[in-house]
Amino acid sequence: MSGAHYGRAFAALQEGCPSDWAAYTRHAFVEGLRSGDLPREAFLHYLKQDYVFLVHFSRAWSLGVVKSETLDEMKVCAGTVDALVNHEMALHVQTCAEAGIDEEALFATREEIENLAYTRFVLDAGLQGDFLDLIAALAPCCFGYGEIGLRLADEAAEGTQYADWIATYSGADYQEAMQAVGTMFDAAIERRLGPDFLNSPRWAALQDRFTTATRLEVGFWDMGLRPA
Ligand SMILES: Cc1ncc(C[n+]2csc(CCO)c2C)c(N)n1
Repeated sequence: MSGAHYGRAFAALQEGCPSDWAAYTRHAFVEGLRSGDLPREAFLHYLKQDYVFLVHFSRAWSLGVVKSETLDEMKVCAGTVDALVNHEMALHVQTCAEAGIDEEALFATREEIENLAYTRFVLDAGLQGDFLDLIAALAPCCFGYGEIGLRLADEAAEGTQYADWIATYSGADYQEAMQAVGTMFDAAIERRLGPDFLNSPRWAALQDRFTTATRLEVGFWDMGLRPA
């Protein structure tokens, strides 16, 4: 049990695609982070791609600011853009700098197809749809890493080389931010669909956005394991 609780909407969405969710959160890449056996090359390949991923995710969260209907929604989205651009990306920059990859090289990383597919899918969900379509596509990224971080903090091999990565996503800062995102998601969904949102005619389409984004997370790990 991971001990992650990010709200009612997330719980329902995750339960709506159990096998995809397990394929994402229990992927061989994740198990390599846990055991420490993930080759360093694969980790750096992933981290370079993830830097570019975060650039585009910052754009998607910025679109969340545009599509917000309440100040609270806007605050959470704007806060996430700030966290990504000014903090979370610095982590990638530092780890890559230690491996001799500077920020200019990072920014110029050629996107892998899986990375391109995932980030543009999320952006399109927000462009084509409304705020709920966007957050349904953003949710697997937030809560999946939260769940993985908490589990690995419990289960990781002693002294694993990926302790920094695990500490980032299991840490209080990240977990509290994801709790706030979860609370905002529930409020946003209830505001638009009512408390009985699971029976809303829109729910199936939102579940589909969530499930697809979860499958794209699986693709992102697969990409990480493929030689660069
Ligand atoms: C492939 C991939 N998926 C999810 C995350 C985690 N993540 C990315 S943006 C964001 C929102 C708030 O920080 C979160 C949680 C990642 N880094 N890379």
